[in-house]
Order: sequence, then C-alpha cells, then structure tokens
Amino acid sequence: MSVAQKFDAIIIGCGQAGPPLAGRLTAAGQTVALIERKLVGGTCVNTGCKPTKTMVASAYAAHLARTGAEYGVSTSEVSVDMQAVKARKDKVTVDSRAGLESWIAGMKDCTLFRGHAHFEGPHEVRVGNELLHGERIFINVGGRANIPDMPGVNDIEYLTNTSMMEVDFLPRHLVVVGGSYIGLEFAQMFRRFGAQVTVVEKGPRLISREDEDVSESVRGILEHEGIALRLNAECISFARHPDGVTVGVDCTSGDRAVTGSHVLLAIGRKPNTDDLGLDRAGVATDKRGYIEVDDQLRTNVPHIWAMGDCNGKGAFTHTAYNDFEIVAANLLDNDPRKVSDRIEAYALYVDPPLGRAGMTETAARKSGRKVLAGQRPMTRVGRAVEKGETQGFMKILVDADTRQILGASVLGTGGDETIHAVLDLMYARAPIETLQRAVHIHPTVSELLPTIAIELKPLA
Ligand SMILES: Cc1cc2nc3c(=O)[nH]c(=O)nc-3n(C[C@H](O)[C@H](O)[C@H](O)COP(=O)(O)OP(=O)(O)OC[C@H]3O[C@@H](n4cnc5c(N)ncnc54)[C@H](O)[C@@H]3O)c2cc1C
Ligand SMILES: NC(=O)c1ccc[n+]([C@@H]2O[C@H](COP(=O)([O-])OP(=O)(O)OC[C@H]3O[C@@H](n4cnc5c(N)ncnc54)[C@H](O)[C@@H]3O)[C@@H](O)[C@H]2O)c1
Repeated sequence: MSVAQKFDAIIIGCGQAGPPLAGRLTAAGQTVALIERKLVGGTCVNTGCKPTKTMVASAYAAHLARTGAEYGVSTSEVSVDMQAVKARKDKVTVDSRAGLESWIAGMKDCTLFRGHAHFEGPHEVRVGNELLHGERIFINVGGRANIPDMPGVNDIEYLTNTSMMEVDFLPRHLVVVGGSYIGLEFAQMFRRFGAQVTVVEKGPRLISREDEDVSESVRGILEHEGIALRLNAECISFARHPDGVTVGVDCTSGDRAVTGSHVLLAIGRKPNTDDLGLDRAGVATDKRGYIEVDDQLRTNVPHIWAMGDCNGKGAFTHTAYNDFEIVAANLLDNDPRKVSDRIEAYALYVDPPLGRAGMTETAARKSGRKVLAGQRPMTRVGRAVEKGETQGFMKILVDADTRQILGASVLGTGGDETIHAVLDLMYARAPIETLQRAVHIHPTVSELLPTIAIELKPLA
C-alpha cells in the first residue's frame, strides 16, 4: 500500500478557478496539490474563449476587407490563409498557457501533478502512481462537448470545439449541428473565412434561451452573410458520403438532408464528473452529472467544494472565476460571498455581438412583475451608423414598482462592452433614474442607453 502525500488542499482541474485558488491558498501559507490531466488553463484558454475569439478577430478582418468598398477603401481580391489564422490563434493560446504555467511554477508550496485524478476516498485522490491526501478538496474539472447517441454519429468523423482548433484548411462546406453559442460563433467565422456553411438546429429558432426578437435578428444577420439555416430539424442523423458527410435534417419538409465536407457538433456540454470516482468520496451529483453545491459552493461533503462548469451554476469563464472568488472569500477573508449575489451576464460573439445582463423579456413577463421596456434599433444609434454596422438593437427592462433594471440585451456593434453600463447599475441596485440622468460620451453606443431609459413604456 502506498503512503499518501499530505496537502492542506487538493485542487482537481486547472481551469479558471483552480489556479487563482491555488494562488490565494499558498499565499495564506497552505500546501496545495494542483492536478491537471491535459492542458493548464482548461477549456477557456485552450479550446474555448481565447482561441475562438482570436479566430473571430481574423474573421472580422476578412469581413472588413471584403466590405472595404462600402467605406471608400478599395481592396483587391481578399484571400484567407487558414494556416496563418491558426498560427495566430495558436500563439495567443500558447502565450496565455505559458503565462499561467509560470505563475503556477512560482507559487510557493504548490505542486502541479500531471495526470487524470480520481477519488479513492473522501480525503484521498489518486493521480497515476501518486496517492494524495487533502484536508480540503476543490473540484474544478469543467466540461466537454456532449455527443448524444444520434443515429449514425458513430459511423462518421465529426469535429467538436476541441478538434476545430486543429483545422488549418478551409472546409468546402461546414455543417454545424447546434444553433446556439458555440455553433453560431464557428458558423459565422468559417463563413467569413470563405466556407459554405449550413447550421442545423433541432429547435424552431436559434439561441432559444434568448428572446424571440434577438433570435430573429441574429438569424437575419447570419442569413445576410450567406449562412444557410435549417431550423426545426427534428430528425438529425448522419451517414458517410463520398463528398464528406450527409446530415439528415427533416422528416417532413424541405430537402431532407444536407451534405457537407465536414460536420461540427455543437450541441451542448457535459460535466467531466463521470470518471472522477465521486462515489468513493460520497459527493452527490444531479441527474445530468453536475455536482450539487450550496450557495457557497460546498458539496454535500463538508470538506469538498466544486467550482466552475462542473457545478452547473454557470457555464462561463467569468462565472468559474467568480466561483473561485466566492470560495476564497468564505475561507480566507471571513466574507460570506455567495452565488446568488451574481447577476447572470454573458456575451455571444457573433458579429455584431450580443451582450446580455439579467432577465430576458420572456423571463420578466413570467415573473409576474409590472415591467417597463425600452428599445432602439442600431439604425438609430449614431456610432453604429458612422461605423456602417447598423444591425441589431438594444432593449432594457425595468421593474415598474422598484424602478430597478431587470435585464438588458444589446445586440449590436460593441454590445459586449456596452452591456456593462447596465450591469454595473444592476449591481448597484440603482433606480432607472440614475441611468436617465447619466451623461454618456458622444459618439458611443452607450450614449443611447439614457435615451432608452427615458422612453420606457409598459410591456404590452
Ligand atoms: C468553444 C467555446 C467557446 C467559449 N467561449 C466563451 C466565452 O467567450 N466567454 C465565456 O465566458 N465562456 C466561454 N466558454 C465557456 C468557458 O470556456 C467555460 O465556462 C470555462 O472554461 C469553464 O471553466 P472551468 O474552470 O469550470 O473548467 P475548464 O476550463 O474546462 O477546466 C477544467 C480543467 O480540468 C481538467 N480536468 C478534468 N477532469 C480532470 C481530472 N479527473 N483530473 C485532472 N484534471 C481534470 C481539464 O483537463 C481542464 O483543464 C466557451 C466554451 C467553449 C467550448
Ligand atoms: N460567448 C460565450 O460566452 C460562449 C461561447 C460558446 C460557448 N459558451 C458556453 O458553452 C456552452 C455550450 O454551448 P453550446 O452552444 O454547445 O450549447 P447550448 O446548450 O447553448 O446549445 C445546444 C444547442 O444544441 C441543440 N441540441 C441539443 N441537443 C441536441 C440533439 N440531441 N440533437 C440536435 N441538436 C441538439 C439545442 O437545441 C441547442 O440549440 C454554453 O452554454 C455557454 O455557456 C459560451
């Protein structure tokens, strides 16, 4: 029997919450074992946010070059060098990962173990030949692409967000299954790189968590760029084809199948909890495998916490990082921060981007509150007109009784940044009058937020 190495804390997974927590714990004098089975930095750094947003930037450059004539700028024929696009993406990713690795290496009393970790008992974790004992254990294992058992899926070669990172060529025709956050970002960027792109979505509209007017506007933006959309695809199936892969789409109407050279599956994520040996530690999960945690991210086992995507309380880098802040505040700062203090916020990086904070209109209506709403199309935002980027709109929702902002959607140029003007007021619990009287800078997209706030009307 091997003797376990003892640590004050074991952190499983080196994603968005693990490394900063290791930093805080070691700075407080604790010994930490940090375990990573693949790449330090996890999804965001290696196969998620960072590489995709870097590629979105290349796609934007191609788009601007193609539309240069509209700005009076003549460009000769635009070509995209996919190897250069990938090299640029790789550099951003590798630099980021290297920065993280050197930060971890500099942490006193932090040992980085490389390998797959699993529980052998409530305090025992095994990584390869090493058995570790932790007084406290923090799980930060993230998630991976969900590949449901769809007809034919095992007979074809498909891409996921991870294998997309190796693509250094232009697919002739990319079929993206899943019309949500991951699918739409890849769909638009590859269309802009020059591929034919079809999005296949089983639901009746894109990004179904958003309001219908947002889905509809995003649909228009993508179709305008020549992306084919197949919604209501209730009979998705796959088969090999001499030209690539045939994706069965519909059982009732339209072309029943679409044949592409490559298929990307972007149909949700699942937590990396099935191979962790959680039962040996007695840690409870829900039916979908997410680790159950309380408002301060403690599992049902008092010395074990779960942070980031694996706890199902968020699915974003900023929510994973906030999980670290909550755990650290409670353990080290005597500050009882909690998840329920967090306001939902995120962006979808199609171009123009969608910035979101708080409730959708659908959720606000369902809440039973009296709701005031204000809206403005980007065609009536000077900054958008000047930039020649007038697609989309802004919408703000306010509680008529408390006068506080319930939520906002900004689909338009700079929407990912503009939304923060609203988000910060929500955190401040400021009444809408604060926004009405704020003097914003001209010419910006944000300068129209006070105008919208002044023009609020009751929801019909
Ligand atoms: C294509 C794509 C684009 C995205 N874009 C954005 C975006 O623009 N903005 C945003 O906020 N979010 C975005 N996300 C979501 C974001 O990447 C995740 O929410 C975030 O990375 C979650 O962080 P985490 O720390 O929970 O997990 P992860 O970053 O997934 O890290 C978990 C780590 O644990 C390791 N691990 C797992 N199991 C074990 C084990 N048993 N032993 C040892 N190590 C293990 C994994 O290898 C991984 O390194 C995107 C996701 C994808 C897929
Ligand atoms: N900009 C960002 O912040 C960003 C970008 C990408 C991803 N992410 C994160 O990654 C998560 C996952 O994104 P996603 O787009 O993969 O998933 P998602 O859960 O948002 O959407 C999944 C899509 O696949 C469809 N679908 C589900 N099951 C299916 C099936 N069996 N067959 C066919 N279609 C099916 C759904 O109708 C839906 O449109 C998001 O929730 C988000 O948190 C964030």
